[in-house]
Amino acid sequence: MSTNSVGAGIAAERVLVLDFGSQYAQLIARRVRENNVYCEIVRHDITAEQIKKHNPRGLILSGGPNSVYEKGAPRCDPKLFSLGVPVLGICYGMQLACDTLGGKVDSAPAREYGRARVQITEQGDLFAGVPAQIDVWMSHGDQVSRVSDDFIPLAKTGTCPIAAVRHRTLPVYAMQFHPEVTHTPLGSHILHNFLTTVCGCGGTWKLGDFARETIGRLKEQIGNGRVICGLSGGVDSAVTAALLYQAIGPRLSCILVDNGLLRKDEQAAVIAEFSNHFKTDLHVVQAETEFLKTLEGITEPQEKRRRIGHAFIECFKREALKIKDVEFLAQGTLYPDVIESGAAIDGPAATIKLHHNVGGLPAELGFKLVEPLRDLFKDEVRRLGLELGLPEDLVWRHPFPGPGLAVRCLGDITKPKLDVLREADAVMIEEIKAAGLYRTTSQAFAVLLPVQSVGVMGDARTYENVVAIRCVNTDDFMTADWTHLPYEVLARISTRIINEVKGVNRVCYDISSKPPATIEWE
Ligand SMILES: Nc1ncnc2c1ncn2[C@@H]1O[C@H](COP(=O)(O)OP(=O)(O)OP(=O)(O)O)[C@@H](O)[C@H]1O
Ligand SMILES: O=c1[nH]c(=O)c2[nH+]cn([C@@H]3O[C@H](COP(=O)(O)O)[C@@H](O)[C@H]3O)c2[nH]1
Ligand SMILES: NC(=O)CC[C@H](N)C(=O)O
Ligand SMILES: [Mg+2]
Repeated sequence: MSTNSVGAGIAAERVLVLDFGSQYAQLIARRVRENNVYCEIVRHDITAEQIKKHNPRGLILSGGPNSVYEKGAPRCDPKLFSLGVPVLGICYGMQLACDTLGGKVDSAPAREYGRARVQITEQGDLFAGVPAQIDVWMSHGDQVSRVSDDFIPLAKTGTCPIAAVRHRTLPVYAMQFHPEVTHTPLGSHILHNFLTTVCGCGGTWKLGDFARETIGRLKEQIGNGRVICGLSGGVDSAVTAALLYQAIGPRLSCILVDNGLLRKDEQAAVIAEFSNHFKTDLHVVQAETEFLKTLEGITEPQEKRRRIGHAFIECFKREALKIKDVEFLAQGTLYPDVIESGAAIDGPAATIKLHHNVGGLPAELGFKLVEPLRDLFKDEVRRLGLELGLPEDLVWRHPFPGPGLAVRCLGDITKPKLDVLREADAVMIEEIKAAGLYRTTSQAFAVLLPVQSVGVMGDARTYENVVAIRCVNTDDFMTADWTHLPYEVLARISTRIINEVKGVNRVCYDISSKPPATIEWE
């Protein structure tokens, strides 16, 4: 089973990622591809015999949400460790390798989520060229507490005494931290060491011309059919539409749904931008009443997302009736939407949130789905957008989720609350832009909290809403750090929101990283 169709072909050198339900399995595969080594994700329970048929140069055991000491936790075929093929265990993968080959895994006394400082105690092949102390990204509640003499510890942190190991006689390496995320700055160096020095890969595979191959595939898939494409003004749907336009030209119609959950003046801005850059047919569906009705009284985030996913499809269906013979629905779905919705290949990944365009879809769609970006990450999509000639300011626009302000207006959703949030959000974005920070930050927005707090305005008591502001830095939106915004900028945003947005008397800044938080609040 291969999920990686990105330019795949006959590859002499390949590495297999065994997926234990990690949020990052695809990210590991992508980091391997960046080293010009072909990589595939496979089920965690693949047998050693099946592995041999792939003739891999290396195996990577991914992280995962389970604890190895629990009954029913996913395991691998223990014979794979003695195939003579180098193995790298990451997080859960490390815990599993140690548990299998001679070690003990326990719930850690201090859990580590986010940035940690690791001390490398033995460089060897894996950490060649890596300084003695480095910053890494951790996300674990368990850890290896003891290893047998067959293992040599290679690294430690303040709370994790065995943060990396290698086996004395087998080519087995493992680390508790995540080298695949960008928040481990030297992570790609470490993976490069594993692929080249340990696995002996020469890096001969080249990522094909993704745009050309994808356009070819779309032509085949669609034949003479007609496609509608959900267009939001965001980069993912713009790139999807651009690929489709090149594949099928006038048989593409785009549909923008104004669900009443868009930002201030967004509908007009998207229409203007679209008409400047696209020659295809655009339909705008006014659906505010319908969305607000289906969301009335709903506070549970997953239920909100499900209802929004369903309402989107209803709008697409209704609009498709006005365009004849529509067979396909295209969406700008990316890999993070798929993995967070728990919808990746039949692996054991946990559901984090039902993205409206994946997990939130109804069972009966009425369309065949076209999702050419389903294997990619945001930064790869941006590079593709630039290659396809989309303008810089569109390509670098901060993402805005399909469920829009509904997942930023915590608790139940009403139009007056959305209006308060729309105003606060507009101030936040205006000030980020005015400070010249829009391009250097990844996503900035405001959230309306379902709490009131006491204030004093003009000598009178107020009891009003709290707005949280959030700004993060990330490349691929799989991990993110909160942005260290200058105090002056924070002060201006806070003053302006409290003065200008009626109904708000307090502003807080969200200083949580992903993980353990996510970027959106719901
Ligand atoms: N208001 C909308 N109208 C029509 N389709 C939408 C709307 N919002 C989202 N979609 C569909 O859902 C997909 C996923 O939304 P998502 O927000 O992840 O991507 P995007 O809006 O294209 O890009 P970005 O992540 O930069 O905001 C979109 O690509 C688009 O196909
Ligand atoms: O189209 C979307 N439909 C959704 O349901 C959805 N949920 C989150 N997001 C966006 O995805 C990125 C990662 O979000 P989280 O860290 O909140 O999971 C961030 O950029 C989020 O804004 C969504 N986009
Ligand atoms: N990210 C992971 O692989 C986590 C592994 C394991 N579930 C833990 O919490 O330690
Ligand atoms: Mg969007």
